[in-house]
Amino acid sequence: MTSAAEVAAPYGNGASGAPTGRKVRVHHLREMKERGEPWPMLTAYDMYTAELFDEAGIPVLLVGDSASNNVYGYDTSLPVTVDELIPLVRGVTRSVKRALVVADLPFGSYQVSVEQAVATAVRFMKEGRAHAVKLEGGEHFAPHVKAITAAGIPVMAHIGFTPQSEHQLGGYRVQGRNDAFDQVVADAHAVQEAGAFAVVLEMVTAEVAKQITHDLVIPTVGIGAGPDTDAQVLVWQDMMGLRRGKGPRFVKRYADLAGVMTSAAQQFAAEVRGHRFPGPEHTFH
Ligand SMILES: Nc1nc(=O)c2c([nH]1)NC[C@@H]1CN(c3ccc(C(=O)N[C@@H](CCC(=O)O)C(=O)O)cc3)CN21
Ligand SMILES: CC(C)C(=O)C(=O)O
Ligand SMILES: [Mg+2]
Repeated sequence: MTSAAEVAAPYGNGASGAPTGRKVRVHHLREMKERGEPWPMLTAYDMYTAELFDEAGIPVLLVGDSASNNVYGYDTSLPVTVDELIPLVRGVTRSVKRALVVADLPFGSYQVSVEQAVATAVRFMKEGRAHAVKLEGGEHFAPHVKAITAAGIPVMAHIGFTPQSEHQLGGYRVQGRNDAFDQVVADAHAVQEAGAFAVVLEMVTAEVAKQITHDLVIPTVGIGAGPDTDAQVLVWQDMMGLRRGKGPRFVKRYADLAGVMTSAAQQFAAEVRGHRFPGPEHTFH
């Protein structure tokens, strides 16, 4: 069992070892890399998940554009809009005490121009009260990363398999194999050079992830990138088994929420139908 103090250690402990409640800042993530301490990151899209994961000691929460398929019920991450994501970001940032909240910029909200990217990032900071933003892209998006960073907004980059480009990449495919190795490495260097504070590596080979993690001074956050990245991220509904079905190979299931929730709903239904709910203790006179 990991103690709360141990979980909290990287971003502030008092003399007693108890967490000080200090907010996680981007420099803490770099310091954890320097100390060789891997850190966890999860998605969150609402108040209860944000509160629970924050208190569980998850230092970074991502309001992913994956809300597109995990909240709004679209089939991919492409359709979700800035106006659909900002209220989710606001709910998450209101609900955390320590976690750094990163907001994903959705498809179409930053690709048009550097100016559009800065304007969208500003909206997520002002209206969503996010602490940082994330965008998909490597070399080609270095100017966008640089301009957002220059505006005082920390940027997490996302390279390798970038779901917003699934049609151009030809589906959900592992990146960085054979000839593509050097391109993923070049993308990683480009976003670091542009000022990104961290970079997500999605569905790349463990070999390319290891090389990049060694090369860069900023933390790498893996999802389907093997064991050698500085951090690991998963979509919470996948790792807690709320989403049913096979899912990507990189997911490990830590709970069966679909089972727990289905049986609670069935029990409630049976008790209502059987006149067993509500009981006297739930009734006013
Ligand atoms: N629920 C959820 N989990 C995610 O991890 C996730 C989202 N949604 N939405 C946005 C993107 C899309 N992602 C995905 C989704 C599916 C695969 C997938 O099916 N991968 C297969 C094929 C890999 C291969 O080509 O070998 C796998 O078996 O992992 C991968 C990434 C990651 N992100
Ligand atoms: C899978 C993570 C990295 C993401 O971008 C998302 O949830 O949108
Ligand atoms: Mg995303």
